[in-house]
Amino acid sequence: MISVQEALQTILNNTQDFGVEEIPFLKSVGRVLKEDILADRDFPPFNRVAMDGIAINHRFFEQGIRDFKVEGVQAAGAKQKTMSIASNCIEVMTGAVLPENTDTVIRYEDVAIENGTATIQLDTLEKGKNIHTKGKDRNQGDVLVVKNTRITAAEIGVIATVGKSTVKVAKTPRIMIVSTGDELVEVNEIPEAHQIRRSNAFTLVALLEELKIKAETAHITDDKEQLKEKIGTYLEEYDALLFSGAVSKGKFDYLPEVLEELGVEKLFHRVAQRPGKPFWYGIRNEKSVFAFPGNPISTYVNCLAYFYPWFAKSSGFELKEETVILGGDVSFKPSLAYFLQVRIEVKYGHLVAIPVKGNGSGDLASLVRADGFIRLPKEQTELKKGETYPFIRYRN
Ligand SMILES: Nc1nc2c(c(=O)[nH]1)N[C@H]1C(S)=C(S)[C@@H](COP(=O)(O)OP(=O)(O)OC[C@H]3O[C@@H](n4cnc5c(N)ncnc54)[C@H](O)[C@@H]3O)O[C@H]1N2
Ligand code: MOO
Ligand SMILES: [Mg+2]
Repeated sequence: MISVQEALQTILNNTQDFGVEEIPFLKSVGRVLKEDILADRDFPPFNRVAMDGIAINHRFFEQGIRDFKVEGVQAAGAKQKTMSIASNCIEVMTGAVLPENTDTVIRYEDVAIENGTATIQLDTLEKGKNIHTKGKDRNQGDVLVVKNTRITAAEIGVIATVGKSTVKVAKTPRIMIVSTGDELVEVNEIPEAHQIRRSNAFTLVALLEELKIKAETAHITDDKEQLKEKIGTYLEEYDALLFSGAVSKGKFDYLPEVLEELGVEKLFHRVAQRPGKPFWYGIRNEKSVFAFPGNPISTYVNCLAYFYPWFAKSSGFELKEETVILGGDVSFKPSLAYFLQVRIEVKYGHLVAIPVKGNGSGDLASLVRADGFIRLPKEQTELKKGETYPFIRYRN
């Protein structure tokens, strides 16, 4: 049986490039930037007044002068003024251009203004104080955001300020999510005693939504002909397919044979892990087919542990791997890697993973009590409180 690392490597060797599209910048949150964002001008673009107050010529202060006649007002949004008499001052507002002929700003708090004269109430004053000088942050042409960054609110501000109303981003793949099984009914249906609702399909839709992928979903019953016919069409119409169920050893677990009959090359079936051992993965015409085991937590963790990295590499961004401190001893005997559900607590500034007790991979409701999974290595059976392990987060 293939290891978690080998399975992941196989999947990462089969990433796809979905191309680039140009979209309105405000629609780009969560998407992967496919161009460098350059400064269209210096940051700030002019000597920017950083405090409300007065602007003077520092040399007069140096000469011991404290009273300055107010010559005018420089507001933010007004063209740069020139102070005509060098020993005067101009009232200046935060965000305004520093008036020509001035070099230092004094806050209103340090000035008394009476009868048109400002008296500076400071003993010392640094030249250039309270001025955010032109180009101090970045210069025109500097790269502000590098290609392949996943866009957050921080990037949106930068994109907006350089005047890019549209941006190039990685296209998202067309994905079909298929649930399988005769026991499954729709969300708006009342299941009979032997039935359940097809929740995994929607968990997957939501997990992909987090990646800004708008996936479609369908359901196929445990009927080999139906499976073959519908999946045959999906293989033509979509970039990748995600399945939940029908990959284990049951009489109606037709998926592996159906996929192979349709010409999907099996790259592995079964991974040395729990949950999610019967995971099947294959490709046809470079298109990936992820067939996740049907137990809800198996589907869930496999999507996070394999589909997410596949999508990240396909789109060109890196998923950051976190590590957390195990908050309690764990014993796990089988020779399998173990994705342990944990809740995160912050203790003394460290992320501590508290194991969440559940009833195995069928215990769908236990997912809401956890924040993610820690990946425990196959070789170890006794895991000790205080050790650190990689963490796959699904809740912030
Ligand atoms: N003899 C063996 N039996 C099983 C093994 C094994 O190694 N030998 N592996 C077990 C493990 S581990 C898992 S995981 C499951 C995987 O089963 P399948 O992928 O074949 O999935 P199904 O049989 O279709 O369903 C399993 C379980 O999951 C529920 N399910 C399926 N789809 C959905 C959905 N969309 N929403 C909610 N729940 C779903 C289904 O009702 C079943 O309860 O096999 C074990 N058996
Ligand atoms: O390993 Mo299965 O994926 O536990 O239910
Ligand atoms: Mg089965």
